[in-house]
Amino acid sequence: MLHTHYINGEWVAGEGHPLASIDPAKNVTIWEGKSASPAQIDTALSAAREALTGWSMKTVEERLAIIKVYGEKLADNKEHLAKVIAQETGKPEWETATEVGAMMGKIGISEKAYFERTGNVENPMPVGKAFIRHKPHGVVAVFGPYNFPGHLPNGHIIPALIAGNTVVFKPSDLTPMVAQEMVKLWDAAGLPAGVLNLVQGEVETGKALASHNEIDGLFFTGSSRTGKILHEQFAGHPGKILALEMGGNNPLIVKDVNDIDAAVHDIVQSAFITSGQRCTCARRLFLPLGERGDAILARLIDVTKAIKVGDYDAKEQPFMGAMISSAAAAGMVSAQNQLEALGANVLVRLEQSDKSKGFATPGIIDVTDILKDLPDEEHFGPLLKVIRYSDFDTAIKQANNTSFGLSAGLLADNEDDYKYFFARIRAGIVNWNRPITGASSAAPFGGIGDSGNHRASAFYAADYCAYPVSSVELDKVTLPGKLSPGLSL
Ligand SMILES: NC(=O)c1ccc[n+]([C@@H]2O[C@H](COP(=O)([O-])OP(=O)(O)OC[C@H]3O[C@@H](n4cnc5c(N)ncnc54)[C@H](O)[C@@H]3O)[C@@H](O)[C@H]2O)c1
Ligand SMILES: O=CCC[C@H](NC(=O)CCC(=O)O)C(=O)O
Repeated sequence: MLHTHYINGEWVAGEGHPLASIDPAKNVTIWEGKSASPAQIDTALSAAREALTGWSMKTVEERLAIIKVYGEKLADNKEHLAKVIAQETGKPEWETATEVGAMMGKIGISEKAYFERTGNVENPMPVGKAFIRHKPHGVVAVFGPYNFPGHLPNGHIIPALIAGNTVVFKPSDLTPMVAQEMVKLWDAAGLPAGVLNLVQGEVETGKALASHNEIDGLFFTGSSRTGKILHEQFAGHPGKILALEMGGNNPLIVKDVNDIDAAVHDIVQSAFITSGQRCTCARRLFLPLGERGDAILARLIDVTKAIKVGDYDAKEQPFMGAMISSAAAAGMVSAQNQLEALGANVLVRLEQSDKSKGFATPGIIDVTDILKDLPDEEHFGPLLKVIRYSDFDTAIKQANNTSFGLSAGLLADNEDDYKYFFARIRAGIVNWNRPITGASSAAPFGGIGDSGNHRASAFYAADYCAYPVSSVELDKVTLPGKLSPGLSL
């Protein structure tokens, strides 16, 4: 029996239904296990509750000492972990190496964020002193997505543990192996039993955890659809913290640029990195009508057609690997078909040549003529929608015409254009002459509208991992020098 759950410091076999993980580039099963039973979810939460006092009562320096050992284990095992991420997601190894790098970098950044955003403050008062301190929420659940199966859950787990919470982690059911390898490193780092627990499973495991009385909070990265379900589940529980990092329908506007190749580079990095499976990827590209816009589009089409798509472990590394599954690639083909049926014009066709695998070539589709009917959906893959515009105001208005608000960008050589754009665009990440993917962990990361619930992650994750406590304190009970009117003592 495969021991794929980590509960109270022990690796145990699941007691639920069978699960499997498929390498989407090679179409082979690479991991098998069973989901957690409801009783196992209860045990994991009890273990986290039991471990809470010991963990939260440690000093932050003591907690950080153990977390830094985990960082050393990550460094010692970085090649292995990068290979496992590549195998399970299809992402090329050059890219998964950067994911593991981000996981290591998260520790120092989260330490800094903890002290800067939630540290202790002492202020003198006329009598006594005023303090601001922070406490952990308690037992928190972390739900991760498949696209960054190491980096993004790690981005919740590390700040949660620094702040003194204990955690039950439920990874995406598409990436159970990465989660298992990551938790092995925590185990090897000597994290006390129960402080971090891993339960594997699909939607029903997520639902059982999210609705459990024992959780004090939930930190989620995933789709807006799931995030909204979780938000509904949390209705009536104002005392529980819910941090939602969700999807986007992100616009990138090109205005007057001199260097066409540089613009095309930033468009490609924004739209097609990770086979379009980043929450920040550009989904809608706004290009000016006229000769300049035509020239940019022609170059973009040529460069896109030449993008190398291939195996994650190919000696000559591709820019794009497989998508997470053959079903995800097929989903992108059908999204393209639906847009075409509405009247959109395919400029570069996204294709899945082998239906048993997750490879999808990058596609570009002109949706200018169907703008009124264009669905406001996140198509989570390598399909870029092009909209031709006549004036900047209209482009900005259309860019804002979405319920999401994660990332947005402007490519333009004139700074005044950027100032104009920045003042009007609605998104949590707004870039100028840079790709809209590749956000820094040293900055807040989150969106507005359907992209989040105002609990930004990355550097600001510290904020949702602890609550502030204000105190006024005096070292002995003391009669004030001046009593309130009408009072005699
Ligand atoms: N804003 C961000 O930081 C960010 C980062 C990465 C990915 N994303 C978004 O994540 C999505 C891709 O990831 P995904 O497909 O794994 O997301 P998903 O919403 O399908 O799944 C995320 C997690 O929630 C669980 N889950 C699914 N349905 C559930 C339910 N009804 N109740 C409880 N749990 C449930 C899943 O098992 C998984 O662990 C995209 O929309 C992308 O934009 C957002
Ligand atoms: O897919 C969504 C994440 C994309 C990624 N963002 C980050 O890594 C944010 C930084 C952090 O969480 O530490 C990107 O912008 O490419």
